Amino acid sequence: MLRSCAARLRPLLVAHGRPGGARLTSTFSFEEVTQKDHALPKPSWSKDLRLLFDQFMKKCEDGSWERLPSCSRHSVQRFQNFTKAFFSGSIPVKEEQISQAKFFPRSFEDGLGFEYAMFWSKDEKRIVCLFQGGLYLQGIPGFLHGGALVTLIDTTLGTHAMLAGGAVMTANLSINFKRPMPLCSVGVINTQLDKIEGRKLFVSCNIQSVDEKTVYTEGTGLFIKLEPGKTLV
Ligand SMILES: CCCCCCCCCCCCCC(=O)SCCNC(=O)CCNC(=O)[C@H](O)C(C)(C)COP(=O)(O)OP(=O)(O)OC[C@H]1O[C@@H](n2cnc3c(N)ncnc32)[C@H](O)[C@@H]1OP(=O)(O)O
Repeated sequence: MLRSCAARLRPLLVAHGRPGGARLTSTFSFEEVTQKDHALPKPSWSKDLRLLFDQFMKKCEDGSWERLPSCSRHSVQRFQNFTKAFFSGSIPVKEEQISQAKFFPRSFEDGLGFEYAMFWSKDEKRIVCLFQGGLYLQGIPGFLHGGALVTLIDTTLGTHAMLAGGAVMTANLSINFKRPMPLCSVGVINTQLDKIEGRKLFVSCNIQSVDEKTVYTEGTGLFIKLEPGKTLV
C-alpha cells in the first residue's frame, strides 16, 4: 500500500491516507483533493526506465528500500504547517495564485519534462533517483539543459536533506557538468550525506548513465535546517 505523498515526507507533514493536494476555497480554507502520484510508470517512460523501476521495486519487497511518492501539489497540512512555522503564518503570494501552484519538476505534461522516481535505502541512508529528461528540457540541440539537471539535483539532494534533517532550504549548490546528457535518455542519481554541522547538511550526488560508463553531472549541496519561529521573510 503506497503511503501518501504527504505522509512519507514526515518532517513537516501530518496528513495521512491518500496523496492530498490543496485547492483554495474562497475563504482561504482548504479542501483535500486527491492527486496523482507521478513517481509511477507511465506510457512515456522508456524501457530502460521501466526496467530500472522494476528492479528497485523488487528491492522494496524486503522493506530495505522504499519508493518515495511524488505529487505535483503540496498537501494542505504541509502548506499550512510550513507557512505558519517559517513565514509567520503569511506568505508573500496572492491567495488566488496558491491553488494553482505546482511543484516545478512536476509541472510538465507526462513525458515532456522531468520523469523520475526516487527510492530511499533505509539501511544505506541514501537516495537513488531514476530519471528521464523529456523533450521540453532541451538546452543545446539534442541534449538536456544544464538548468534542468540542476533542478533535478536540487530536488533529489533536497529530498535527502529533508529526510535526514526535516524542513530545509537550499543555501548552495555546486555543479560540475562532465558530459552532455542526451534528451530522453535515462540517468541514475546516487546521493550521499557527507556531513552535518549544526543546521548545515552537506549532501552530494552524481548522475550516471544506466550502464554506469558515463558520469554526466556531479553536484554538491548545502541545505540549512529551518528553525521554527525564525521567519525567513
Ligand atoms: C508537492 C510535494 C513536494 C514535496 C517536495 C519534497 C522535496 C522537496 C525538495 C525540494 C528542494 C528544493 C529546495 C529549494 O529549492 S529551496 C529554494 C531555494 N533556496 C532559498 O530560497 C533559500 C534562501 N535563503 C534563505 O532563506 C536563508 O539564507 C537560509 C534559510 C538558507 C539560511 O538562513 P538562516 O538565517 O536560517 O541561517 P544563517 O544565515 O544563519 O545560516 C546558517 C548557517 O549556514 C551558513 N550558510 C548559509 N548560507 C550559506 C551559503 N550560501 N554558503 C555557505 N554557508 C552558508 C551560515 O554561514 C551559517 O553557518 P554557521 O555560522 O552556523 O556556521
